[in-house]
Amino acid sequence: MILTLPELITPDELALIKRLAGTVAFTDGKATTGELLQKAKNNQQIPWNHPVMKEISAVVMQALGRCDAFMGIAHPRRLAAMLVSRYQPGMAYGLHVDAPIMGEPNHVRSDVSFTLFLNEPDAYQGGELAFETGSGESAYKLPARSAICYPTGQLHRVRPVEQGERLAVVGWVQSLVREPAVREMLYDLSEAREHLIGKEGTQRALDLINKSYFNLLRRHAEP
Ligand SMILES: O=C(O)CCC(=O)C(=O)O
Ligand SMILES: [Fe+2]
Repeated sequence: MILTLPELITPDELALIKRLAGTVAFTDGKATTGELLQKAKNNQQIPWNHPVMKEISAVVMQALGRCDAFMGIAHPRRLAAMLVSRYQPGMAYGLHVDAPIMGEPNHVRSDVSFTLFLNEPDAYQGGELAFETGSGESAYKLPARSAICYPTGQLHRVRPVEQGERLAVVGWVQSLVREPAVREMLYDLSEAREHLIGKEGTQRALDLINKSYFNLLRRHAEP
């Protein structure tokens, strides 16, 4: 399930992330990419192991932790990796799937990917995050401070930036729940539960949905 997370961070958090990122020299994105994606990846980044990413990651992880939608779909267990990426005119990231194991030498499985947009959509032309669907692509370009998350196994790309600058935090988390389809069922059940809470005459339905939600999570969680 592809889920947008509107206004994930506050204006103060955005300012802090941009200030921290502004103190660092970006490097070629190809540096942290395997042979297969060398041609596809054309951007600049602050790599996940740069010291400044500790501070930036802490801000973003805190924001994700207070976001009900993210917690509901991702059931995060631990962070696999996070970096800041920058696309200037002519840069793009061709169609790809991200590495399944990240964060050497910790071997963290990447289950859920996210992109947190740091620049407003009118600050650059192009640069949409696009997913392959059965009938073409679905593309997203969100306001600054908003994020999108999706199962890491999805084919995706960043369309070429033609003008201006696209700046984003991208990251990957390992989930307690490995299967995207199970995460989606859990998300739907918890949303159904929310709809019933406080409604007259729905106690039995609420109890059964709650039972299924908890038991599905118990069945699939790998702590
Ligand atoms: O910047 C994005 O929205 C996604 C970038 C991406 O696909 C990646 O870094 O693997
Ligand atoms: Fe990617």
